[in-house]
Amino acid sequence: MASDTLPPDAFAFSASSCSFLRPYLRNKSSNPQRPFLTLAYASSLDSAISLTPGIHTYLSSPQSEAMTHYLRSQHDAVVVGAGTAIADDPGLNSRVRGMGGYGGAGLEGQPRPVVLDPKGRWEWDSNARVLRMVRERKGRGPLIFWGEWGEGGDWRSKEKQRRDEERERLLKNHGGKIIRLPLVDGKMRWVDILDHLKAEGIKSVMVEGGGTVINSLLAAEHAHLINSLIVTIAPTLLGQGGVVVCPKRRTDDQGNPIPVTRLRDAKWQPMGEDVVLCGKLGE
Ligand SMILES: NC(=O)C1=CN([C@@H]2O[C@H](COP(=O)(O)OP(=O)(O)OC[C@H]3O[C@@H](n4cnc5c(N)ncnc54)[C@H](O)[C@@H]3O)[C@@H](O)[C@H]2O)C=CC1
Ligand SMILES: Nc1nc(O)c(N)c(N[C@@H]2O[C@H](COP(=O)(O)O)[C@@H](O)[C@H]2O)n1
Repeated sequence: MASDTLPPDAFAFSASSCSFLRPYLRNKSSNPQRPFLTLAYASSLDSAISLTPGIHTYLSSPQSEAMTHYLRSQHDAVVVGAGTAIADDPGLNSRVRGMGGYGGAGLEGQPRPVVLDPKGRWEWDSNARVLRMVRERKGRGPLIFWGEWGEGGDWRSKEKQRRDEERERLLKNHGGKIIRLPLVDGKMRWVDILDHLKAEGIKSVMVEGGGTVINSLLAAEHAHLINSLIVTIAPTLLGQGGVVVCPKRRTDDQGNPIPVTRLRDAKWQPMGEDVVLCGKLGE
């Protein structure tokens, strides 16, 4: 497709401007036990990713937003929590020139959208952007993780059960599917999520947010599952009351606070008016 006939939402973008990301992406020849996990989000100077949980806040410059879409194309799946799906109605595809639907063939370069929704809060319909992207052949069918709420009694009303069945059918018609996971203290275990994604043939995962998901992954007990952290920092202060990245802190044997974690091989790359911080965690 010639560039003047590209969809108007496609980012004109040169992959060479993102060569600094290479050391932080999955080495394609490796075949680790679990999918390679990149945590990538945009933050203000006061560590906020959004003004309030219910709204989408634009932080990235056009250049770093294009970089995020390039990053999506370098992963097999893009993961968000239910709060983000509800607040943002995201497309979760890669809108970079040359990717499937944007001048590339088939769905090449398009990650699989994944939504973590243990309590089935996200009530999508056919207008959901992620499904529209599938119909426009610009994205893959989403995987939605639900809790196994049938065990120990289904808490859903008959009406909710009926609407959930309809939603599941709609999802299947768009090439997506529901994956049900056991809940431990009302939550999904990250290792279960990653094992199920691996079983779907997914070798690399980009987790984007939101705040609850990021803070859960960065907490000391899960941080080892993260391979790379890529944070776009915008020259903005959002102020108190926003959705903040600040994982629970650890204490030593004497009860003194100790840092949660520290990145290895940290690199700071200016990008438009932002700076992109890359670093390694885990293996
Ligand atoms: N600036 C950025 O890069 C991004 C900003 N956001 C913003 O974040 C906000 C939404 O954040 P939140 O309300 O915190 O919602 P969230 O997107 O983090 O979703 C939280 C929900 O995810 C589910 N979940 C499933 N498994 C989980 C697990 N293992 N750990 C934790 N949660 C799990 C739970 O139902 C939980 O209530 C929105 O305003 C959105 O715009 C979201 C993504 C990126
Ligand atoms: N990179 C980045 N910069 C920001 O300023 C953001 N607010 C976000 N948010 C994430 O992007 C999703 C929207 O994706 P689509 O453009 O609709 O595909 C949003 O849901 C957050 O995950 N990211």
